[in-house]
Amino acid sequence: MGSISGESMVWDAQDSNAHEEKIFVAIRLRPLNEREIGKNDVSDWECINNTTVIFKNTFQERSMFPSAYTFDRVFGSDCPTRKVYEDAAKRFALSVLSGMNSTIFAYGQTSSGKTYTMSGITEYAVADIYDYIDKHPEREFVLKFSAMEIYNEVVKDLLTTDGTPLRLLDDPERGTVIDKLTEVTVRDSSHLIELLSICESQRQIGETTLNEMSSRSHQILRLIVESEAREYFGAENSSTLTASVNFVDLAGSERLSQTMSAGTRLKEGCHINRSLLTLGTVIRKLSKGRNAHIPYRDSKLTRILQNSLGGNAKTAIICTMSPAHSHLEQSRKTLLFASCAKRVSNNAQVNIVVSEKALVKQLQRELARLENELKNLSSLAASCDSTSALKEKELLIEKMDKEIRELRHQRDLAQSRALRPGPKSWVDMNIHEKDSWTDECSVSEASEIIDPLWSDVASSVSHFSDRYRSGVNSIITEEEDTFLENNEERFLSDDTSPSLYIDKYFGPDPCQGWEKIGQESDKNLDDDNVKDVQCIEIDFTKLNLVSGSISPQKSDQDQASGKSPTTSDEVFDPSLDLSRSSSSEEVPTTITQSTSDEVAKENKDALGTLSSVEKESENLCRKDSQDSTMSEIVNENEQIVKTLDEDCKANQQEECVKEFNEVIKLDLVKDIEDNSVPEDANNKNDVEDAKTTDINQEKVADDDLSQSKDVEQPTSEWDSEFEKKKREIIELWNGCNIPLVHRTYFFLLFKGDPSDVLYLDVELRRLSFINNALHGAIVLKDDQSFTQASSAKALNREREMLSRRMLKKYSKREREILYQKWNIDIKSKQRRLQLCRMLWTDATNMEHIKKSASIVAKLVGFKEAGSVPKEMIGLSFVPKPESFGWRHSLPSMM
Ligand SMILES: Nc1ncnc2c1ncn2[C@@H]1O[C@H](COP(=O)(O)OP(=O)(O)OP(=O)(O)O)[C@@H](O)[C@H]1O
Repeated sequence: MGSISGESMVWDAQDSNAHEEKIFVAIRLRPLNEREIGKNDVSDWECINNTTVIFKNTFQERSMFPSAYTFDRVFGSDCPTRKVYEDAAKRFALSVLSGMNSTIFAYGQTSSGKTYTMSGITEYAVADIYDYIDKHPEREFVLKFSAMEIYNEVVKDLLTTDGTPLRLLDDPERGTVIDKLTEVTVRDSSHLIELLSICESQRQIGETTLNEMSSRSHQILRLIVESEAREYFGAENSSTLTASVNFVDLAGSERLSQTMSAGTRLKEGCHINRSLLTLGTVIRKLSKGRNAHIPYRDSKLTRILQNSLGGNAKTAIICTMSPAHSHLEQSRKTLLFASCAKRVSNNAQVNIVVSEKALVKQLQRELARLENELKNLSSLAASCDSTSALKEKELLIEKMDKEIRELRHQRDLAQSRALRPGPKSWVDMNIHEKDSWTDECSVSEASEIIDPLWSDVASSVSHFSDRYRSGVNSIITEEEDTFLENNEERFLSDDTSPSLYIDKYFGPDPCQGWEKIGQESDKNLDDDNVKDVQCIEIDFTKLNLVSGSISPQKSDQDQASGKSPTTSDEVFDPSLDLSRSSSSEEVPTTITQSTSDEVAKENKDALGTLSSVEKESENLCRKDSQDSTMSEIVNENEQIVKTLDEDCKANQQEECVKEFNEVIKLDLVKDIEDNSVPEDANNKNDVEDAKTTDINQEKVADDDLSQSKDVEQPTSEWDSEFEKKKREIIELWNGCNIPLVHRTYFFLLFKGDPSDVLYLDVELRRLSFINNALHGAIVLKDDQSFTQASSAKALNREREMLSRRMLKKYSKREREILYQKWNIDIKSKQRRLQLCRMLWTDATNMEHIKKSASIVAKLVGFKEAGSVPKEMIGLSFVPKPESFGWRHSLPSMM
């Protein structure tokens, strides 16, 4: 057992220092605020002693709920924060100094005083921690500080300004860790206070009706304290105590009707309520001693704080409440949450990090001892002629042999750790062999994380085709997780600029990036003789990352380097591309399966675990109708679910989105089922043979399309169907002012392969939708800003950008040939722009389309026809109809 002062460290494999301890729960009432006083609101709650708060109002509801609640500590509205700290938080904060992890939460409805309480507690704790350090010069202390917020389910570093979403990783020894979270080694107390003020300024704050300075995120401040006895500092037998304390200021639960949220606030409120619902469910399950199926992973908050919820951290929860009658419902919810929390036990324990060298030495000694004993026993056994004694000894030898093997294994492991740089291994009093560090989640873990997000993003077709592509057991990577989170942020964006609409329908505009550079570096559009502009190639790796698929470049590199694909690579292996699917019969089965699963999952996830809450509620009521607290807890959850339900209803769009997505999914499945692909169409050669190449005539200008196809002579029913759809799409592209790069990209994808039908249909539906929106068949909420004219403007900009690019991509001679071919006077002004303005304008002329595609492909660097991965379309083609409000019912527009 290791002692804190570090005099000696005796490792005892049998010992466990963990001890069970219930979560400490306190209630803090704040005084009525000016707004409440102004409305003549009355105070419903009173603390009658240090542990009991009573409901003192004589209204009718009194009889329906308990009138008194008891907790570890309650604080009245006149109690200063110092007292709250001393009585409810101090011992938890200071336990970090003795190597125990701890967490102090503030929980409560919006505007009830969580931030007020937590900021005071954090400051007092910092002062006390430094006071302790000053008084213990015999130990060397190192303090590290990190801070994060969870805003709209995105984890952000509060010590940096870049706002990059951080990934959560699973470490077998440390649990959930936040990748790339800044960890600052603290110099002294004033440095720490400075860091706290940075966090305060960085945190997401917004004004709601109930709180002018409402925290819109969950904030977790983490202070890590490492200490070592100076006497043994750096010595072989030294050990370090390491622990962290979390100061958690949760965002407040809110009834969106009360906060009158809309837009950004509404979105934040939904995220806040949803994550608090998960926290409530976790606490409720733990309070019942159910350790299976606890939904930690349903939210980032519970995932990060898992150690504090039934884990190994000492935990205190301070529930703040407004005593006002107008907040009665929320106050009851808070009390019910608190009642549940006080039944939850954690197993706090001291974390001792044994130095690697000390560990190796310790294990070597133990090994030598056992080997010695074994030797003695063997010689004893040889001299003993009694069979039973012999058997006994043999068993003993076998046992010791096993122990030796185990010890050797541990020694090797410790040695290898001692040799390699990186984090020290965490060794608690029991040394277990753990898996090595991994930054990949397991398949099931990853799916667990991602599944709820799928429903949020409502990316029906992309999801659906991705699932199809990667099979039923699809693996979702953390990158995708991050992608979805980012997308989710745009999900309810109020921005209505045309380019954003384009982004929403078609993913990021590939022209972005070089557009700016083009503008800056090439101001003279008329002059073909200006020096070639160094254009920046489109970053397809990036595009593909956004689309969640592997880039062709990357796969090529991997192939070239002989690198075996990682788990995520396997998922997005282009060889799984639909176009290579040999069996078209597989399509309907797989899709039907995944669609129904997803629809079910969407329904389930949309409002949390409503059905399970209902079921549990029923069971609970039947089982113990007397237990008013528990039934209230269930009631609380139902209320929260109801709140969420109402919130979602308030945002009618969500319903429409679901409907829209389901219609698309079902239609697609049906279409594919109906589309019994002709035998001959499966034979690629036939299709290929049907294509003629008149590209030679266009040798100079169209060199990049040498592998392009002439699809003007359909050879089968399938081909004519394919052609029909393609022409429809091309016309709609024109009608909807769709970016040329997008058209070209899409155009190059297709070879008339039967599997193209899925993509064609998806595209067709998207375009019909946009077309309907543009022509008033569907009335969009933001129809004033989303006009055909505004899209045309964006298209013009794109043409300008492309014209600049011609300088780089074509030689002067090639440009002249092109002007001739396109009947443009080679001496005329703005001839490059003239040419670019002609591209993709004649939807009825396939030759024109082909030439246009060829030029655009060359200008933006699409190297090879058909080489662009279809997966890209999967995600980037996701429309975001959730930003619309429809007047017409969705099915009619399909
Ligand atoms: N115990 C208290 N005594 C005096 N004023 C308080 C107390 N608690 C909170 N307040 C005041 O009430 C207001 C709201 O408090 P605070 O911002 O801490 O609430 P919150 O629970 O963190 O809200 P949100 O969840 O919206 O962020 C602040 O102006 C704060 O100063």
